[in-house]
Amino acid sequence: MDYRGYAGFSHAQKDKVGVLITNLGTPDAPDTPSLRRYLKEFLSDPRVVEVPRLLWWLILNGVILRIRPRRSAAAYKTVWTERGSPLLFHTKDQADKLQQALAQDYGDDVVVRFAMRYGSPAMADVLDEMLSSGVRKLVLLPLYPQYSGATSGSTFDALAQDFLKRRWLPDLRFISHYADDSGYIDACAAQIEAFWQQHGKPEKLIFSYHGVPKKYLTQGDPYHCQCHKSSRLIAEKLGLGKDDYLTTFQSRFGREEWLKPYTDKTLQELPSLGVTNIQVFCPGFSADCLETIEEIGEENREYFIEAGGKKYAYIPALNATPAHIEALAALVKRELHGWQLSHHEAERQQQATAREQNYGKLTN
Ligand SMILES: C=CC1=C(C)c2cc3[nH]c(cc4nc(cc5[nH]c(cc1n2)c(C)c5CCC(=O)O)C(CCC(=O)O)=C4C)c(C)c3C=C
Ligand SMILES: [Fe+2]
Ligand SMILES: [Fe+2]
Repeated sequence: MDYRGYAGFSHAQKDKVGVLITNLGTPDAPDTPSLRRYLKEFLSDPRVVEVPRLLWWLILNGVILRIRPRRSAAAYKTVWTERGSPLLFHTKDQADKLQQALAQDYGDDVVVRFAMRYGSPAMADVLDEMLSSGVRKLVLLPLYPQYSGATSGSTFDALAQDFLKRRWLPDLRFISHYADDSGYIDACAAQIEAFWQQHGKPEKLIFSYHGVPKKYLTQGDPYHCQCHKSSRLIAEKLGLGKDDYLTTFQSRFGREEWLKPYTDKTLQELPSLGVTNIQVFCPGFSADCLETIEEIGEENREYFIEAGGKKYAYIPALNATPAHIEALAALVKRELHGWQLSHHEAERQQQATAREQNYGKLTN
């Protein structure tokens, strides 16, 4: 086994704390070949689709990758911007702003980077850059507030797979979820209240989360429970009663049963129950993306209006808003407690040269 090290190691290099934020990933371009590459990597992950591998290989390659890439490319075209995919540029903005926020307390001792679980920038490339530039303590923060094995768990897998090949591993903290974190809950409530200031309150507020297959819940995945907890805490913060909001699940994929109630079915039913003025917020999406802009902003609006709904609004995700960045910074700072930064920095600098000479003798 050939473990990867760092040829350029120097004692003079300053130890750093690295914060790696991640999201799901997105295709490189809204075209069929890019979608095929992206969907192949994503849907081949056994954490995402828990179907026996041989059977799934046949379905994925024989059916899904022949049909879906073209259909999805057309959908992605409708949300694509000058800065590329919304998920990508929002995540980049979040990393830049989180870096600025943490620099206020830690200067350049802390470096923030972002990566994607699938596609680019790939986690392995970003980890390589971070570790070779002196990151010895690492915080991994997948931007999924609610834990699911399919998302947060899979992100940890990618890190672990990369670490299996490395000689020198950093100290590690993994933020598995923050569904009930007060900073996150406050940021969601503030985002909704700011929207109400401009557009007024709806009859019902819908919290729509990405679904997962129902069997993940029955097999012990905490995702469903954490989604309901986030909804309840945000609603409490907003002073809403039980009848003022609903929790639903969107973005079904495949034929099996997913978490219910389904967002699309619910919106089609609401007008017949006399509810014609709703707003939808997606607490599980830390950044706007195809699933919020197109699926909630467009597709589900049509379902609701066609069924007799009158007023429909989508409340944007937290993205890189100041309240979100503040919440993420607080979350990271809590993880940094107990990690001494700039530890023995003066002594390190004094001795670095001497140690470097010794090291030179040993290695030459
Ligand atoms: C926020 C949490 C997410 C969970 C949980 C999740 C589970 C999950 N997703 C699929 C299949 C697809 N998801 C797709 C897009 C997509 N999914 C999330 C987040 C979660 N997925 C995001 C943020 C996005 C958008 C990415 C973007 O580029 O904007 C897609 C691709 C789009 C399409 O072809 O429709 C698929 C496919 C499964 C099977 C699953 C749980 C097991
Ligand atoms: Fe998804
Ligand atoms: Fe979707």
